[in-house]
Amino acid sequence: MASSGVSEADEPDAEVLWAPSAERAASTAMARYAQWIAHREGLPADDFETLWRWSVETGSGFWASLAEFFDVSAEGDWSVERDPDVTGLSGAGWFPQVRLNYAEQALRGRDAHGPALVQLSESNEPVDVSWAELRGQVGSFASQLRRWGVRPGDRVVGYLPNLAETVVALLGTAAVGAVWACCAPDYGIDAVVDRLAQIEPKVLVAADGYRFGGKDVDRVSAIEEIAARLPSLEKLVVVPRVHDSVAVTTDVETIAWADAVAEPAEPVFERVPFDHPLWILYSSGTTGLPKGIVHSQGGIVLEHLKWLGLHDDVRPGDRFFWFTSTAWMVWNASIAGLLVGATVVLYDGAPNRPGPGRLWELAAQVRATQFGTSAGYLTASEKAGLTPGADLDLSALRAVLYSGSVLPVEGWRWVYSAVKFDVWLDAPCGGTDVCTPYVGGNPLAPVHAGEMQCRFLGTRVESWDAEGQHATDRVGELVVTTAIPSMPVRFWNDPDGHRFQEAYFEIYPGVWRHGDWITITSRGTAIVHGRSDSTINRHGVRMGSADIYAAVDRIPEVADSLVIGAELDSGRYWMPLFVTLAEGAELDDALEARIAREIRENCSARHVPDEILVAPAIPHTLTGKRLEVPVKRLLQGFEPSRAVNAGVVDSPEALDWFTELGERRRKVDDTTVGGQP
Ligand SMILES: CC(=O)CC(=O)O
Repeated sequence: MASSGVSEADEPDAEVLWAPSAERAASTAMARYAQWIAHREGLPADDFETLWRWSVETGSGFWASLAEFFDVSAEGDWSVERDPDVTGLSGAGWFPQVRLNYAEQALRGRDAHGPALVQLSESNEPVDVSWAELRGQVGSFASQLRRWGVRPGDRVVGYLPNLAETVVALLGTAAVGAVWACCAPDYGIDAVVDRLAQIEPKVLVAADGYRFGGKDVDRVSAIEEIAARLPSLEKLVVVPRVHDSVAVTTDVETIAWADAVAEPAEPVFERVPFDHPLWILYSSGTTGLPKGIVHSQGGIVLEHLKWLGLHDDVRPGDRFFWFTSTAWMVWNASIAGLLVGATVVLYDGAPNRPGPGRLWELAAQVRATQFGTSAGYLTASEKAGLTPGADLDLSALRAVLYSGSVLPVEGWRWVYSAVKFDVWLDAPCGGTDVCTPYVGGNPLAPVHAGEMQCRFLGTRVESWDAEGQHATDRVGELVVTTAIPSMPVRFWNDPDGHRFQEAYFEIYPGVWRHGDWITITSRGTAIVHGRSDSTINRHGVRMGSADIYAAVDRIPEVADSLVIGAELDSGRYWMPLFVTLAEGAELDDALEARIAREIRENCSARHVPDEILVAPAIPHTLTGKRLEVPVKRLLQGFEPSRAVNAGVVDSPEALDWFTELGERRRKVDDTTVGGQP
């Protein structure tokens, strides 16, 4: 079956594209861990399914085993269990006696002169930052924060691209026990303030601009306005990218980055309780303000050691390159390369300039051992007819990773034909909410076209139908039925937890529903089919419709609007914006351009829809909620009776128009893009 769109059944005999050699499999940390646990627990050796079952049934014991296997630096007793009645499915309350520090774990005991980071940009040669330099800068920034009065639990935030400075700021903040959050610099002012103001930061670290596609984008005036709209702000640290000196003028005390890290210092790591907040990531904001998702220091340490160390086989000395913006949780994961002793490769720039093969060229240039990207980039590479394997030296490359959205099976085959015959295509799939995949790589198993190789250890992920029945080999809702430590500790500003409950537990009480369609096959592999809710997920970047509505609402000619992102069976992702117009208005080129500009400036270029269409009416629930999921389903070809309950719609007559549009578009798409079988 296709790995895109939503189909009803899986082909149990999907094509095997690659398998690790016995030697390669035996050299992985996963093999060592599996043998150790099999021996210790009396489990059969070489049986991943049994290991997985043990890992999800044994509760804290599995997580404590990771701490032991990876020799996590910590103090306290790992055998004291959390109280599940108090804490439910969340990241709160794990290992109540353990204290540790994420930054200490990331910086410990590496070859001082080897590279911890490699910085790539559009304009310069790669710049290495050694482990000793990184340590010195983190120590310096952390002590500066302490001098400024930043204490454990205070918020330090970034408005930064993917830079070494961003990594230093995160690790320095974590060393103090303060809480990090970051917005990418292409976010518009309102989008940044919506996210950062609610967490009342003391310190903002901001780049004065960034270079993208050969152009310098100046963010000075944006920083000035953002600083003015964050009343809690006490210090502004400016990282120069497009100006030689600090050009920002605000009422807040402003310090140049170079001064903030002037004196290299040995970091002092504040060991905090296991579930102490590490960072705040944001939900996409489909309804209302984006929610601040709080992850814990200990939860992320264990989960990311498990993810990169076991499931992705990232090893000390590897060169781990995942192209990402700081807006995506993959940025946080790529930094986790440090936890396992890998060199993390950072790229601040466009993926397709000067040509579509830019990222492959960079992967070859830095001799990346893992290259991570999005399904969109792989599809674009295929469409552009690239042959990176033939044109470049990718001999160091052991794995290609992609995530964020669904890659059609053709894309999987393309990797093996055009990139490398002997490479592991690893497709971790999860989300911001848990800052990790639920399903993904297993370095001991073969790669089947279009399938994630396994469910992650410790994560009891299942596919459920509407009645809450567990289904194998059938599409259902992706649910997790037991807690994992990287689930949010809580949402920010949600003292009674009702927003947290609403976000994950409304459909199946007490069971975590993520919002993706998934099939778990009888072979233990998984196929993810895209979003079952209304989050827009374009080229791997998830975004909420709320930011787009906020921008469109500024245009008086637009009476109402509805935006969706739909995975089509052809593998294409389609993101139309539907509008109804005010009396006398017409959707001409000028109005279309204005709508697009408003969205680009207030959200980002990524939020600009594929097309803007005038609809006869925008359907809402009777309580006024736009019907995004039902419209998406109609456009994807669901039976109208399965897509929407017309009885609760304010303008049911509009639904036929969407159904017919979906039929027309799918016909065109099938002939132009070449539909999936
Ligand atoms: C690696 C991931 O888990 C990312 C995602 O699915 O968005």
